[in-house]
Amino acid sequence: MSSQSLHFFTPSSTACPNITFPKPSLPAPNRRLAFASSPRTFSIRAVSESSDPNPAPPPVVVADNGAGSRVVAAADSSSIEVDKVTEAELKENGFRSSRRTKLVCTIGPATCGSEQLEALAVGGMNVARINMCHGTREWHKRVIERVRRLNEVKGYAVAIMMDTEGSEIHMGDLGGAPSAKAEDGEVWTFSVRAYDANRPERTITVNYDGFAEDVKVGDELLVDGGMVRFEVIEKIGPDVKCMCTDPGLLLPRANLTFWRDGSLVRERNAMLPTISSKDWLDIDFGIAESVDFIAVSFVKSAEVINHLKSYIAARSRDNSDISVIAKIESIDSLKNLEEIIQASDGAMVARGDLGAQIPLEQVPAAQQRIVQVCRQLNKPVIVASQLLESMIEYPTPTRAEVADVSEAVRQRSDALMLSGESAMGQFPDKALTVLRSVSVRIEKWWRDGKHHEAMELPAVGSSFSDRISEEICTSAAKMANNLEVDALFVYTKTGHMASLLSRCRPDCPIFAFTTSTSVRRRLNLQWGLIPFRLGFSDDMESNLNRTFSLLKARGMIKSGDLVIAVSDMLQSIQVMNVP
Ligand SMILES: Nc1ncnc2c1ncn2[C@@H]1O[C@H](COP(=O)(O)OP(=O)(O)O)[C@@H](O)[C@H]1O
Ligand SMILES: C=C(OP(=O)(O)O)C(=O)O
Ligand SMILES: [K+]
Ligand SMILES: [Mg+2]
Repeated sequence: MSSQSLHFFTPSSTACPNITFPKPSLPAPNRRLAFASSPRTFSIRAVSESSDPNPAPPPVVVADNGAGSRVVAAADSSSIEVDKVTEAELKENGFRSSRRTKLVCTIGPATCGSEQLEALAVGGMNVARINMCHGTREWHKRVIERVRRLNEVKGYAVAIMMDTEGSEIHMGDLGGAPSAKAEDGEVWTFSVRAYDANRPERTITVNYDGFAEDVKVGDELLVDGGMVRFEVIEKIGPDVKCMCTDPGLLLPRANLTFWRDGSLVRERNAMLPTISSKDWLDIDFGIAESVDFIAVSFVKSAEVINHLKSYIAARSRDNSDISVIAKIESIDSLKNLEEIIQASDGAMVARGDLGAQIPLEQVPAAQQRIVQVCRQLNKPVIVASQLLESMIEYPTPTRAEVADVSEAVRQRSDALMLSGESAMGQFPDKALTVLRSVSVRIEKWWRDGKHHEAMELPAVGSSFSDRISEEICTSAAKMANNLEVDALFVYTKTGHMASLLSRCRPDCPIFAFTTSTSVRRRLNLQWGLIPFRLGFSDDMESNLNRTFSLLKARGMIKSGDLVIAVSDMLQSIQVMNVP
């Protein structure tokens, strides 16, 4: 017989006068009472036969000072921490209408000041992304400091994502100019030469030394996946002369691809390492700054992810684990999709570069597949690039952009990302508002219409205990929908049980209680999770009672609310009304 079995617990006669429970026909030693103190309590538990029958010690409150050391304090109403913006949203709109889709904003010159960062936090930014393609480390360090300070002083919980540059081919900066216009028929020189101040007119530097050798006369050169196009007309040593065939605006450090006979050319540049030497220095910087996520550009295989994860594990301070997000933006990453996602802690559908590597009309199907694989493998997924591109310049989005955002929300991706819209656009706050309101609207439409999808969620855990956790979460999410409960509660040390609940995309929000600040920040990226930091014990009854009183004191729940609770210390499902 296996060491764990699923038990129905008979509540005491006072527990639930209206519901009768099946009498368990289990051997007496395994029968244990669910706590009977709260009315309508009903509990299903998988109990290890060897588990300790003695009650756990009372809970302590653990404060994490952010530097890894822990301080034990007495319980009071301030001993539960939640993001201030989410708290206000919950109180104002109720559980049902709280936003489930998370929002990531790229921080650039338009949003790097404290006031602008705070406006984004108030607008619902869950994660701030810094793109190491642009700016200096000192610049990014200041942004990180400002975000951290806002979190500390103002009670936000914005996580930080650092995005690597990667070693794909791109243009240099334009000698300080914000952009340059390429007109039809003009001849421009793309060169690997390093210029000092006197760069000739219509000359663009390229970061990859093998550029002139890789291209051939007649190749098509695409800037930013086709925003501007050139044809290679002549090669003179390190200089490649190109004629503009599709005019447009050249932006600093724009990505370059070249195409021959309708296919992307991958010559020696395909051998460039995914993580360049500059990227490794940026990664050291990210570890030193304890960023929450590192997004890796142009991932080709699972190997590089595994390598980076062990590099981080060997260097980061304990208690501040960093999640590795694989950016899916190349043909190779699509080929090795399942194994890359399996190795990563999450993925990004990086449609900007992906659309430069595969025909544009294939990008929507790729997005659908990436989102599906991530959800099946229980990894958070971000849909990125050009969601609201026109809002870089205009205060309202196009109808097509709103439809695109809706589609990503309808696919139940974990998060949506702003790039240029928030980094250098004129209307970062308005763009964030559009993401927020479209998310809330589509999520409501989906819940009200009971559009529960039939996505198969395969077993992801390998151990029997993990399988039990998965079954518990799947069942709890289903019960939550059928019983129309107000919230799911999950007590989780590592965040894993919370992500398993999130994966089921239930109708109600998921309150995820965790003891560590860094786990709490990382849960910010996942669909439907409202992360709280709270010290708790293995005694679920006392955890629940304490949580109820802390949340009631803050006006976040009220007597009578129906809650389903699960935990990763004690594998159980409990259904109860808040006393
Ligand atoms: N740290 C920064 N400093 C200056 N400009 C930035 C910064 N981050 C982003 N930008 C600007 O915002 C644009 C959009 O950001 P993003 O999509 O992250 O980069 P990219 O366009 O290189 O893929 C960039 O092209 C750049 O012009
Ligand atoms: C998000 C992307 O990456 P980056 O902005 O770093 O090019 C993308 O290519 O869509
Ligand atoms: K990048
Ligand atoms: Mg990219």
